[in-house]
Amino acid sequence: MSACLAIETHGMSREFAGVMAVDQVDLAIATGSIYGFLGPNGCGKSTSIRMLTGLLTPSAGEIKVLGDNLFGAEERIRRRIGYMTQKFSLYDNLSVLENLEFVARIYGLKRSERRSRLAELLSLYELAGREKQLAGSMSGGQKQRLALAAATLHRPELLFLDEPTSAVDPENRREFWERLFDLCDQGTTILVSTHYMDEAERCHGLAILERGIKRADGSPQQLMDAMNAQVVEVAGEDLRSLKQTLVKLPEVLSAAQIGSRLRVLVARKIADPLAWLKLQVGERDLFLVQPSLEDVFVTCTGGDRHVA
Ligand SMILES: Nc1ncnc2c1ncn2[C@@H]1O[C@H](COP(=O)(O)OP(=O)(O)OP(=O)(O)O)[C@@H](O)[C@H]1O
Repeated sequence: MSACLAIETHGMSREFAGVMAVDQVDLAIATGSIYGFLGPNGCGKSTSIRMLTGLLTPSAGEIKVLGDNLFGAEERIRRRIGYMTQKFSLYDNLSVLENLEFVARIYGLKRSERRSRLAELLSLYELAGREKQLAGSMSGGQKQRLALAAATLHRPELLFLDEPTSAVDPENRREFWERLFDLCDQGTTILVSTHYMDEAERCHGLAILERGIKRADGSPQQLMDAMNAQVVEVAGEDLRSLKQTLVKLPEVLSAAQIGSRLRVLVARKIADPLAWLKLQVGERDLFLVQPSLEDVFVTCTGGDRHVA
């Protein structure tokens, strides 16, 4: 196992009552990177994160975190990792400062160190002036910043974030990602789960998960380059009925209307997708376009059923 890897798993699996929530997942996540788990609800993102944080025992497989075998070293490793859960897990009826004080005590920060670290975090996460505000009365974005401050209070080397932006607006999401890149620049490895394509595109590497199985793994660019389809957009009349015709063809992996165009994924084996599609679409206009991560997602999962 390599020293450059923050996380390494072989055959990581977890079964619940006969259902494989996570099925034979191999991971090799580089130290200092932002790595994403991309997939729909129920694909096994949270279960994987809970196993990687030592909170859930796998049914099978090996897990190494920060260079150590996780089993038997959970307590030691837990001091070196941070975990921001999917739901706000701080106390609504405690103030901002009380919540952070509480977490600082759990991590055993000494009084003087605690004071300076909390002041630093309050300033960094724009919570200064809100020390006495009850956490339960804050907006989604403020709660998210407080949760991130709490998860990073002990300066973890590895940070797990389970769908951290599902409750915030696009502007707060952008700001949140700026903070993640700041942490990454300081050397923190980050594993983030999401079902948003634009978030996945920001990751250095990502795994696409479907029903517990890792369908693809690589940088967004590598995944797009390796895609087994070419993307053609069609503009013209009656795209709804054209779509119904095209999806019946085995060479068409997916067709989905995006605004006034039909986005068609044509199998890689077709050498000239424009010429081939021209024969199917009559007088309509065709444009060969760059693939997106959503196209990758559709081609390597049953995702066409969701976006069509
Ligand atoms: N404690 C549990 N007992 C039984 N089944 C579970 C348990 N935890 C998760 N599962 C099942 O395992 C599968 C994966 O769930 P998981 O929460 O890991 O998915 P997810 O990708 O994180 O989705 P979400 O974003 O909805 O949490 C689902 O079918 C879920 O119902």
